[in-house]
Amino acid sequence: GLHRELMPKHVAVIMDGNRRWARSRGLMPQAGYLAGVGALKVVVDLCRKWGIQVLTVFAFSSDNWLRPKVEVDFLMRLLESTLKDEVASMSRDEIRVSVIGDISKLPPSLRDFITHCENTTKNNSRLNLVIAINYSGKYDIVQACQSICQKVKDGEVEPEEINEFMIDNELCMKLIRFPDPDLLIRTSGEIRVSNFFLWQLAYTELYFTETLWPDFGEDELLRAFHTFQQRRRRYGG
Ligand SMILES: CC(C)CCOP(=O)(O)OP(=O)(O)O
Ligand SMILES: [Mg+2]
Repeated sequence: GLHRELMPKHVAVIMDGNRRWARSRGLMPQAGYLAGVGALKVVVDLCRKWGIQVLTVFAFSSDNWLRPKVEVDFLMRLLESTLKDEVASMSRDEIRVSVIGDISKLPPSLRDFITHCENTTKNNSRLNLVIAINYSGKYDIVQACQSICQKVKDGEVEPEEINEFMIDNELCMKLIRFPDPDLLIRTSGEIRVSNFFLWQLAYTELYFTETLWPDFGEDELLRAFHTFQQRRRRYGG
């Protein structure tokens, strides 16, 4: 069985396979995205119940802008409507919502509602839900370097003082200072990171499943937790 004290503190998820799920049922991609939101709600609720501290979900990557405009527009509207529909219940469930990624490129209404959600839920601490939107792992490291170089240029920091902790503190999670993911789950059989977290995955247990994201439910999540608990983590020791 699962031991609550051996649960991961920070779970990261790449929610992949929504369009293949739709296609296998003769449905439009949009139906896959909608089903994907349903799966996300189930996983958020289970993580809250199992006492997971941080759940980060890769909801839209910088590469996803390359998709057909009709799909990108639908995803943007779906992100906004989902946040609008769920912010009240997430507040009630003491879930803090944070968004990482470059939101300046998002539609203004979505960008503004993200800010509203973050402000409304910022004092909650039962579960930290981090939604990566227009996130790029490489850009995250680039912007951290830019910030540190500025500090060196301003004479605040000497090059030899730069260390892992300084970089940790400049990455996108700096404002919310969460631990790196203990477990990364990627669905749909793809075995790659796809420019999600890069630096933060240094010691993360990687879990891949053929299951398509809309079909990823309680059984699948608990199986991932069980696998995590069985893997002894050595941190290189
Ligand atoms: C936007 C993102 C969460 C969607 C993930 O599913 P997907 O559209 O990549 O689905 P496919 O891999 O089946 O095309
Ligand atoms: Mg995909």
